[in-house]
Amino acid sequence: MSIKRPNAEEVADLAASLHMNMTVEEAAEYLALMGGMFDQYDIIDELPNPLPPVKYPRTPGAKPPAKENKYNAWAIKTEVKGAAGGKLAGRTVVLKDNVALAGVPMMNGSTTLEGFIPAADATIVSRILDAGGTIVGKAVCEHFCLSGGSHTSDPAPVHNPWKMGYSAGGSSSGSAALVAAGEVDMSIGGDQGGSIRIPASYCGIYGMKATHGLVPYTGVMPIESTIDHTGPMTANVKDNALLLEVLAGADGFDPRQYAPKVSAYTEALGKGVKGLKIGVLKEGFSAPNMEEGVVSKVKAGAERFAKMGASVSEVSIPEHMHALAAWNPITLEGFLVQMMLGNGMGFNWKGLYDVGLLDAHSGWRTRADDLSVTLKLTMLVGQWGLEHYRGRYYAKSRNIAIQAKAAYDAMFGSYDLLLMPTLPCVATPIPAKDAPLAEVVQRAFEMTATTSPFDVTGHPAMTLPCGLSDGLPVGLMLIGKDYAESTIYQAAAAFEADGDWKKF
Ligand SMILES: NC(=O)c1ccccc1
Repeated sequence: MSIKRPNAEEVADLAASLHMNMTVEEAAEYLALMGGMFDQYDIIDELPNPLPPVKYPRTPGAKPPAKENKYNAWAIKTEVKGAAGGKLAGRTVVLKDNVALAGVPMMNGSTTLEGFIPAADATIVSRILDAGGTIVGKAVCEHFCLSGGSHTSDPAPVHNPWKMGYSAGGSSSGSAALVAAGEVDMSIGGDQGGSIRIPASYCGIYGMKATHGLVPYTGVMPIESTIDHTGPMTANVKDNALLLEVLAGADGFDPRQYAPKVSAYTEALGKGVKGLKIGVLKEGFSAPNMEEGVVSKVKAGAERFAKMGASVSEVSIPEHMHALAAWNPITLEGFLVQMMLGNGMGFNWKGLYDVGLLDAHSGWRTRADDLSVTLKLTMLVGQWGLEHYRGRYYAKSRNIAIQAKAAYDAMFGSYDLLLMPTLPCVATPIPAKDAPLAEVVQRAFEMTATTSPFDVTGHPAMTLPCGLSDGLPVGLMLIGKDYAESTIYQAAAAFEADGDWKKF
């Protein structure tokens, strides 16, 4: 096989697309110099694409019938048995459908990717299987993970097990619903703006967005490398710590990982909170749509920590609002460049690229009208930023993120943890099929103000259920300094052991 060569006219067109003035004659001169380069492309084209081997046998599985899919949370049911023993022996795990499970279809919530079958397992899949876990399938997620509500997923919205017709949260919607419904022990979610913590909060389960880079993202479909996180969603704190213990650590293939510091997270449990200093973050309560029912349960949660022996006081970090603002250019432009224009992979990083996913996802261009309205809105704003400002707001936002992170880190000099509501609200109704655009977008983005700053800074942040408001779960979020997951689990386990969260 050899790759297609341009003719002189095509080279002139390329030049024009790159803002150069070039006649066809000049283009022909350049063309004559390209042969050696294209010959090297041919060599790459002929070589096999090196992939890690698939270790455990599996079948493609199938979408369960409607009666076995009450919440629309299953994309695929299958069964991949891992090693005979290990930390996850006997435990069932479902993967968000943006995680590559070799041989099993993956569509990341979008019909534009339907039919794609990954050729290799994500690093976290290998780790779960090596630890003896059983992967029981793929959970429906939001359209390319770009919604905090559970109504943008193809093929259908995911329902909250607490209340049919209500949002399960997103974008790891099915992952949360299946754990909350007790259909699986544990799940994997992803979080770029809150997508682990939002559905965990709406569904009353535990979700950990660990420090950026602690869990290898290799083989999970990227949105934007600087905010991509994947991690555990579980029914209790112990399972969460256990699953993170299995997932965490460098894999040598992921540019998001800067020598991550791993700990034995389960050893942090049962130590109580005496002596821990917890700062209640004032700015964390400032979202305009913050519900009174949420504030009262989270404040009561803070008081419970104080009763258990932690020292709890209010703190203020004005830069919290800067991190929140910076999330917008980073996500809007960064997502457009890496996930869409960069075909799900982007460029300029060393590591393992999913070439099959790149090929399959690049086809979105022929189906752009079928993208969700959340994708369209995000792409349009991102494109405006690129066309008119050439990415300067992305660049400036990354710098502001460094400054904001330093402000939190200064606070972590005297406080072990920060505490605030995971979300401003409890689960909201799923918009009707013909709902106005404004409502569809509101339900997708109305809850990200609280979660997204910590995607930008990369700090670990975990949601714990802390009570009910109007009969729906409220989440309390604990945030720590980089790699302080053990401190978060220590506090979370004490909070959980203090009593049934539904009764507070
Ligand atoms: N992937 C995410 O975390 C996300 C959440 C909410 C809105 C957009 C993106």
